[in-house]
Formats: sequence, C-alpha cells, structure tokens
Amino acid sequence: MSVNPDIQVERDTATFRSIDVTHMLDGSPEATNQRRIRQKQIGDDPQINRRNIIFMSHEERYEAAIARGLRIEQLKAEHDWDIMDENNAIMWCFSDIAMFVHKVMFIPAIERLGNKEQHDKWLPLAIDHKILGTYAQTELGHGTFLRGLEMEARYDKSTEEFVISTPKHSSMKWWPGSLGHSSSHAVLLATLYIDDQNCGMQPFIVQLRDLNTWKPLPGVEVGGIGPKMALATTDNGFLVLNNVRIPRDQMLMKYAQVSKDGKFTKSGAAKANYSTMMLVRVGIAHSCYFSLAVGATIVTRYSAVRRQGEIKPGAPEVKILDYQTQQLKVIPSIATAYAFHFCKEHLKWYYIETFQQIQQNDFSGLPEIHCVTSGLKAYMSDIATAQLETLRRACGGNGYLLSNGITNTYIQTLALPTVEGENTVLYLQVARYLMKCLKVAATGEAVKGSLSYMNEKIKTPYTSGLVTREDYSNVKKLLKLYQNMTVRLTQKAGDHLNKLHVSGQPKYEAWNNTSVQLVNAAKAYCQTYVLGMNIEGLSTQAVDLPGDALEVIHQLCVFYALHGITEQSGNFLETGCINITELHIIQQEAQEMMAKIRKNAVALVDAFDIPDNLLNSTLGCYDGNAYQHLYDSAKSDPMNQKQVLPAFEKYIKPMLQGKHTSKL
Ligand SMILES: CCCCCCCCCCCCCC(=O)SCCNC(=O)CCNC(=O)[C@H](O)C(C)(C)COP(=O)(O)OP(=O)(O)OC[C@H]1O[C@@H](n2cnc3c(N)ncnc32)[C@H](O)[C@@H]1OP(=O)(O)O
Ligand SMILES: Cc1cc2nc3c(=O)[nH]c(=O)nc-3n(C[C@H](O)[C@H](O)[C@H](O)COP(=O)(O)OP(=O)(O)OC[C@H]3O[C@@H](n4cnc5c(N)ncnc54)[C@H](O)[C@@H]3O)c2cc1C
Repeated sequence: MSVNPDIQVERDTATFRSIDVTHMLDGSPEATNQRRIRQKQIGDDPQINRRNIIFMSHEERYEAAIARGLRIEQLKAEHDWDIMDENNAIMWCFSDIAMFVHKVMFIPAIERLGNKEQHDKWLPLAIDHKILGTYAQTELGHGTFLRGLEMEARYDKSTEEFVISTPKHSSMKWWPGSLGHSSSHAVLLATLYIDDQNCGMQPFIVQLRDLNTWKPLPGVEVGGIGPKMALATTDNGFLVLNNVRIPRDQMLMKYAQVSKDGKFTKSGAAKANYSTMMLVRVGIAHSCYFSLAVGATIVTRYSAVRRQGEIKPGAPEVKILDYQTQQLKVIPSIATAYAFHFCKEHLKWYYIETFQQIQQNDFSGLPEIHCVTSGLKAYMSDIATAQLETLRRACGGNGYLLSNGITNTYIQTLALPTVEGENTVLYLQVARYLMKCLKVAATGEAVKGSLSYMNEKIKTPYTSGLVTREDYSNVKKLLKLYQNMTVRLTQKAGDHLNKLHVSGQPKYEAWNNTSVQLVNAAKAYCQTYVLGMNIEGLSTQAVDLPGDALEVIHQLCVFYALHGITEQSGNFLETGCINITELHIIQQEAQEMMAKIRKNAVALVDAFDIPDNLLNSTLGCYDGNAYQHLYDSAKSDPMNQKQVLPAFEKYIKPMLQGKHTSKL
C-alpha cells in the first residue's frame, strides 16, 4: 500500500531527520539497531503479536497471555536477550502477558528481601519457571496503610514454623496480580507476631498450589476477583489462608530475622521491606513515557491524514492537525513524552546507583529516592492518563474503537495512578519530605539533593527574572520560576501547618487539615523535577544532535515549560512568581512555539520509532492509510465472517413475525 500523501508531505517538510532523534532516544545508532532487531523478533512473532486481541474472549486472552509469556522465555533463550531486552518485551505486551507479576515483583522481591541461602534456594526455581509467583500484599481492608495489614504470621517455637491465617474477611489478600489462577507461590506480606508481640509487616514465601495438579494446597482458598476495566490477563486474585504452616526459613530474612528460639532482630533501614515497591514505581515511570509515546504517535499521525471542515471558507477541507485547538490536544503530549523520556532515563540511573549503595548497607540515599520515586510515579501517571484521554477524544468517534490502539493503551495506563501506592498517598509522602527540607532550610543548614534550590530561594527576595522577550524562551530562567513556585507553595503549606498547630490542633490533625496544600506543593515539586531533567537532557543526551534536530528538541522543552505555566497559572500567580502581564506574554509565547512545533509534529513522533506490528493501531500506521486499516479491521471481525448471525433465527425473526411477546 502506498504512503498517504498527506503524511508524506509532513515528513518531507520536517526541518530535521527523525532518525537522528531516534538515535538520541535509544542512546546511539548501535542501540537503535539492536532495539529494532529485538522489536522485530517480538513484533513478527505470531504468538506475541497482539493483532487479533480485540476480538478475543476473556478466556482466549488469558490463554494467549500464558502462551505469550512462555514464548518470551523461548525467544530470550534463542536470541540471548539480556534483562533490558526482556523488560522491553514485557513492556510491549504488558497487559497481555501472564507471569508479568512473577517477573516484575515476585523475583525482585526475593532478590531484595531474601538472604544468601534464600537466594540460592528460590531464585533458580523462579528464574527457571519451576515455580510461578505473585506479590501478595494488598488485602481487602488495607492496600495503602501497610501497618494495618491483618493477615497474621504467628511463630510457633515448638515446630519452628510460622502459622499463617486470615482472621476476618478484611484480612484476605485481594488484588495481587496472577494470584487468581496462575501462581504456585506467593511472596506474601503479613504482620508477624512472636508471643503476641507485633513485629511489623514481614515477607514470607508461601506455596499455594500443588505443582503437578495445580490444585490449591490444604488450607488455601484462592480465586480471581472478577472482571476489571482492563488488564484482563493479569488474573488478580483473592487468598484466604487457614492456619497454613511454613518453615521458619521461608520468612525472607535480609532485613529482619527470627531465630529458632523466636528472637526477632532487625538489620537495615526501617522501611527496607518496602524496596520492591520502589523498583516497580521506577518501572511505572518508564511505562508512562512509553504509553504517551504510543498515544502521541497514533493521534498525531491520524490528525495529519484526517481532513474535516474548513478554516478558510470555501477552501479545501483541512487536516484536523491544522486546527489550533487540535494542536493544543496533541503537541503537549509530544512535548511531555520527550520530557518523560529524559526523566525516566535519569530515574533509571539514579535508582541503580542508590540501589547499589543500599546493597552495601548504606541507606543514606533512601529518604530522597523514596520521595523522588513516589512523586514521579504519581505525577507521571496522573499526567499520562489525563493526556491519553485527551488524545483519545482527539480522534473523534474513532477514538472510541478498540482497533485504534490508543483505547487499550489508555485503559491499561488507568491502573497506574492506583497500583503501587495510590497517587494522593504518594504525594503526601513527598510532602513529608518537603516539610523536612523546609525545616532544615529554615535553620540555615544546607538542603541537599533535588531540593537544594530551596537554600537560595528561601532567602532571596523574589523576582521573575523575565525582562527581555528572549528570557521567555530561556529554559533555565523558566526553571527558576518553577523552583520559586515550588518553594513558595511549600512555605505556604508549612505556614498553614504551623498556624493550625500553634492554634491548638495536634500535629496529625493539622497535617490532615493542610493536606490539600501539601499535595499541591508536592505536585509542583514533581513538575519542577521533570522540567529540570528535561533541561539536563538537552545538555547531556541531546547535545550531540545535529543543530536542526537539537533546535526542535529545545523548542519542545521551551514549550513544555511555558505550557506548564499556562496550565498551572493559578499557582504561579497566587505565589507571586509571575504577574498577569508576564502570564499573558507566556500564553502568547506558548502558542507561537506550538505553531512552530506543529510543522515537525509527525517527524517527532516518527522518531519514537514504534513499528506498526507493535503499535497495533488502525489510526496510527506509519503509512497513514487510516481509513483502509479501519475498514480491513472491521472486515476481520469474526462477527462479520457470517452474513447472518444465529441471533436472527433465535430472536429477531420471531420478533419480526410478531411471535416475540408470547415466547420471550
Ligand atoms: C518491565 C517493567 C514494567 C513495569 C510496568 C509497571 C506495571 C505495573 C505493575 C503493577 C503491579 C501492581 C503491584 C502493587 O500494587 S503491589 C502493592 C503496592 N502497595 C503499595 O504501594 C502500598 C502503598 N503504601 C505504602 O507504601 C506505605 O503504606 C506508605 C509509604 C504510604 C506509608 O507507610 P507507613 O505507614 O509504613 O509509614 P509512615 O507514614 O508511618 O512513615 C513514612 C516514613 O516511611 C518512609 N518510607 C515509606 N516508604 C518508604 C520506602 N519505600 N522507602 C523508604 N522509606 C519509605 C518515609 O520516608 C517516612 O519516613 P520519615 O518521614 O518517618 O523519616
Ligand atoms: C490493576 C491492579 C493491580 C494490582 N496488583 C497488585 C499486586 O500485584 N499486589 C498487591 O499486593 N496489590 C496489588 N494491587 C493493589 C494496589 O496496590 C492497591 O489497590 C493500591 O495500593 C491502593 O490501595 P487501596 O486499594 O487500599 O486504596 P485506598 O487506600 O482504599 O484508597 C481509596 C481512597 O482513599 C484515599 N486515602 C487512603 N489513605 C489515605 C491517606 N492516608 N491520606 C489521604 N487519602 C488517603 C486515597 O487517596 C483514595 O482516594 C493492584 C491494584 C490494581 C488496581
């Protein structure tokens, strides 16, 4: 099929070569080649490709997901994939792959929370798929408040076993992925009691199913929790344990130990047992970039080939991408996807470095990385879901079809603000850190790390620094506005907290009564962080780009910063970080920048280099022939393979013949 001329012209008139930017996104031309080889291996594989998934039943999808999980294992062995290759493959089919939780949570939990002997025993079994596992933490009554977990593990000294039980309905496990039908084992988080003493939440390895018959073991009641909005193939489950006994060495003992005679000891940081969640929060940030890149690619290409209506009366119908309002739906998502790319790359390395320190029992970096990973998981998933919904709607009626490829991406991504810590709760963790830093800065001590800008901003009187028109496209000056705004919102929240406390409210009550301001400050911190990483990316990852490509990536960053101010203008004005005249100039600059980026919109999404066989979209194919692909997809619907469906004989015909009233 030839390429749609409407999309070809977009490519021909772009001011830079997409491939140069693709190399930047991958890290190098070699990395691009390597990724393409890997993507071809998975995209061309009929068992992995998800082309017909939208026409499958729940059970067919589940079975296909198991087959896909298995096939990934075969490909990994055949082609000698490393862990990054495997993670990328998982990412490409993340909602439609069974054993997902086994890989991204069960194995990492054993690696992080187990000691050497436990690694030696369990990891080979898990890695070789001799056992399949889930991460069972959330209960019906508690998901957020982990100190409230009710499933009990009581140590029995006489037999050197833990006895695990579910005292009431609210204490059953509820939600763990792959728990329903696909796990033989669980890393199960339960509250440990020794002689009725509460020793906090601890991780245990519990076998749930017989490995030959797959039947639940005695004392184990397990099943699925029912259909969900999406993620149909990660069979989230419930679990009730009736006095199930496990040997002492099945408590994962890296950070807390129980001796044979029931002595409880702790080593490491207080929240070290929470470290698996931190890893997955990093993965979620990555996944937000990925979802937005998919969404932006589909909708930008579709907007470049769909013509409807006119701008100039009587002139030919225009591409919908030429409407300024359509650009405002599409361009922010492209700019955000690039900002998220730089941010997730930074986060990956930051996590790896801090994790290495933690492995050497240096926990000093834990508070900051907990703040950053919690905040970015929350902020990036909030933004990704909001923008995906805007993008989906930007496709008009076809935005409601499953074959468009964006609907599935959107509903999968909708899980991310909830899983791995509900976003509001995570923002409040960030706010806790902000308040601590504020206290440090107020005493004149230096705040270190991502909030070091607080040192300067808390002292110096405020000026926007926007004097000349050029200042409005100076990303460093714009970043300073964001930093000012964050510090001021943090101070405001801190002042409110103190005021309530001084007026007699206990600290915890004052905290709850300030939590709206606290969350607002936390979001500002996250937004500032993402912009900071985008700017850093310009001078590190983007620095070797040819001038024309660098200019476009720079424009995107300027637009990201300006657009962010227009979206949050209330915060910037309220804190006095800009005045109304400056806001008007910012709005004007943002619109002008958007018009410049419009010219390169298709080339910018082409640079994400997402092949058609992984994009799985009728609207967003590289060739721009959306109408043909929509028609082909409709024709391939199994319901269209018969001209008359059985429902005609059963119900419609009797109705047409007037027989329905007595029969039905
Ligand atoms: C290939 C990969 C693809 C990936 C794609 C992704 C797909 C998605 C897959 C989806 C799969 C879905 C899978 C799932 O969903 S698995 C289930 C996930 N569940 C959660 O995430 C639960 C969320 N709740 C919590 O984390 C805790 O309860 C919170 C944190 C809210 C409070 O906790 P708690 O009540 O105990 O504490 P506190 O309030 O008394 O005190 C807070 C203190 O603790 C420190 N603190 C707290 N936490 C950490 C930490 N982690 N590291 C270091 N420190 C930490 C904190 O700094 C503070 O310190 P300080 O201020 O006192 O000094
Ligand atoms: C698709 C999916 C997959 C999942 N997979 C797993 C898994 O593999 N393993 C697992 O263990 N769990 C899993 N979960 C569970 C998930 O981790 C929890 O649902 C999540 O952590 C939120 O907890 P919750 O359901 O208790 O929400 P709640 O805490 O009940 O949240 C409800 C509301 O209360 C508010 N709230 C709660 N506490 C506070 C507070 N302190 N301050 C202010 N507001 C508050 C929240 O902001 C929210 O608005 C999964 C969930 C989903 C949806």
